[in-house]
Amino acid sequence: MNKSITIRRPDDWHLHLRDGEMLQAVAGYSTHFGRAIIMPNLVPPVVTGAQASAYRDRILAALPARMTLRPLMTLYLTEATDPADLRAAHAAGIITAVKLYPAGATTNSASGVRDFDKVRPVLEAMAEAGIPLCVHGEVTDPAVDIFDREAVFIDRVLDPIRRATPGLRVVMEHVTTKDGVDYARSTDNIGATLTTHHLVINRNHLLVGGIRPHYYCLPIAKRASHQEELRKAATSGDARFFLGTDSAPHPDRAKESACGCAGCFTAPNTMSILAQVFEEEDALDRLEAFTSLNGPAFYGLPPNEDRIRLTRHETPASYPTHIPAGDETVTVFDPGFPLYWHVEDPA
Ligand SMILES: NC(=O)N[C@@H](CC(=O)O)C(=O)O
Ligand SMILES: [Zn+2]
Ligand SMILES: [Zn+2]
Repeated sequence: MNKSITIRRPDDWHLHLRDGEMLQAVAGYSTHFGRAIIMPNLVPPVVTGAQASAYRDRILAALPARMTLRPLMTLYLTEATDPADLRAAHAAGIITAVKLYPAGATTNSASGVRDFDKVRPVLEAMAEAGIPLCVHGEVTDPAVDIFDREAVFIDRVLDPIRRATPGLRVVMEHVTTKDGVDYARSTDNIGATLTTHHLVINRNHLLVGGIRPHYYCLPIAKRASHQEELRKAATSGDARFFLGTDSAPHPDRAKESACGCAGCFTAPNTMSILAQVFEEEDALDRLEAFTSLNGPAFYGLPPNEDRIRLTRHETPASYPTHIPAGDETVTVFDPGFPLYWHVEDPA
């Protein structure tokens, strides 16, 4: 008998679906997910409730009929964000959260925040209305080493913001360090997403034996000891930690370049990879908490009603290595090992 587990339908609490041709190309690959927090870092970014609503309509139109994915929209926080617009968009059910990118920290973050004092009134309005702030937690100070930028952000920015705005609910997005895991564990009112790829790769995968642009993402993969901590956190059952794939498609042309951009496209094979990781960690019984229970609990939403089944087959599942996107291709994340877990949807 093949080993198999049935879990509540998962959600993806951090997803990039992009827009235009790329949206058309990738929308059909976030299969198996009930809901997804949709990142607002389009060009130009999604900064008003009206833009979020229009973007949601474009996503719904791009989703294949067979898919159940419900997009949960976010606004991109800028120094010019109007607290009244944000509150209204939340009250109308258009947005679920607000995203903070320090200016210049990652892909399409040029409109992000430089002076955190300028967004204080918005953060206070969010704390009052219970709107979560999703944070890309890296400093952009050129003097700080890229491998230290998450840890320094916690001390210099995140902790001060949280102290100045008591009651603000924060999601530390794509945590990549022991420092991030420890900070999330040390406090309440906080959630932390972990990506699929950061559970699977460390900086050796990125750099040893040649530079692998498809493993380049931000925050950058850290040393193996940090990866170990992420795996422990994900498989611990601790309700603060939940899945945010950060599936971030880019055209291969833009990644395989002298200045390759950041982002891994993990949507197509995420659930198979995660089942394998949790099996390796002897924690298959905690996969459901990570993918399907902890996230909704943080966001104050019920878990999905229906279920999917994951079955371990003798032969590896096959996934496309690339998908077409207009005239371009997008490389699917290669975990570096065969994937024996197949998803049956519905269970
Ligand atoms: N994670 C990434 O490396 N890239 C993301 C942006 C982000 O989530 O920081 C993207 O939009 O491509
Ligand atoms: Zn990010
Ligand atoms: Zn992201």
